Amino acid sequence: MAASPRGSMDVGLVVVVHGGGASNISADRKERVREGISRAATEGYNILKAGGSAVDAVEGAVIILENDPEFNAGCGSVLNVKGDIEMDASIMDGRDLSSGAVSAVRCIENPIKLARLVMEKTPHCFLTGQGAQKFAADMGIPEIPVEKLITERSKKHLEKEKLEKGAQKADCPKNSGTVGAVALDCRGNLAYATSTGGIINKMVGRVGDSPCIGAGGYADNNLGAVSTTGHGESILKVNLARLALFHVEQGLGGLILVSKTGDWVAKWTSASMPWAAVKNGKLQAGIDLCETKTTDLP
Ligand SMILES: NC(=O)C[C@H](N)C(=O)O
Repeated sequence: MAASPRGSMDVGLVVVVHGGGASNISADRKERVREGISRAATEGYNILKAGGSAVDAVEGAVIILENDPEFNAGCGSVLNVKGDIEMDASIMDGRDLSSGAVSAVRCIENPIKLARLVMEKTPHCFLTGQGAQKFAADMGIPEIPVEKLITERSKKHLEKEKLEKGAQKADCPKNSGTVGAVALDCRGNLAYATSTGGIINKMVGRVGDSPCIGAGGYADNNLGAVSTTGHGESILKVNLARLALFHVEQGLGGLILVSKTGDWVAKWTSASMPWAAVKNGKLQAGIDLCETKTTDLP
């Protein structure tokens, strides 16, 4: 395993976020990516400080990243083979293992909000495609034009990808930018949230690991909370999140994890993974190996 920044053992409020296992991130993007994940971790931590739950914190942190075009989730999602966006997301409450997920959803700003609504307002835990879309409308979530989610960068990536015909390889550096968060709140409750546009040039209808409970994430107050990132087809077959401690060495990508005692870790095997964590008022953030910046929050 390539990297392992670790938190201390004392219990307290904790938020850790990731911005997707990635190839090397260009110097000009690095600052924007670092700023985005730091802002997301800070948002999650502020929610916890104000008495919010772990579920509130992971949703809040992921919304920040879905709205940030630097990341492959919400606005900035990668394009499928048709140049369209289909997004996957999931969320889980470690108190009772309740969970909500959506897959292949289109034209909404924040798939993670929809995943939470599936968890809280339906007797189900996973809605897909048309059904998920109808549920979003029923919940009053506005449909937005897909153009609002497509960036110039994602258009260029698809063009390049089609020319190179290199999609869907396990070590593919383009499979990047998925976002995730894990949190521990003041009541000792854990939660995770993961959201993604999936992998570039994917087939229409392809669903990855991110919305699948146990693969894209897992949260159990008795164990810990995990959000994963990387090549979905590899992560799915080992149920990486549920068996994180055993299987982390086998997947190409990364994860963030917080234990029930507030011990946290960010690990990755890809060349880089933007991550940020806040605990005890200290923000730590990094992208590459052996490089962590620490800031005291006001
Ligand atoms: N970068 C990623 O994490 C992609 C995501 N796991 C997927 O395969 O859909």
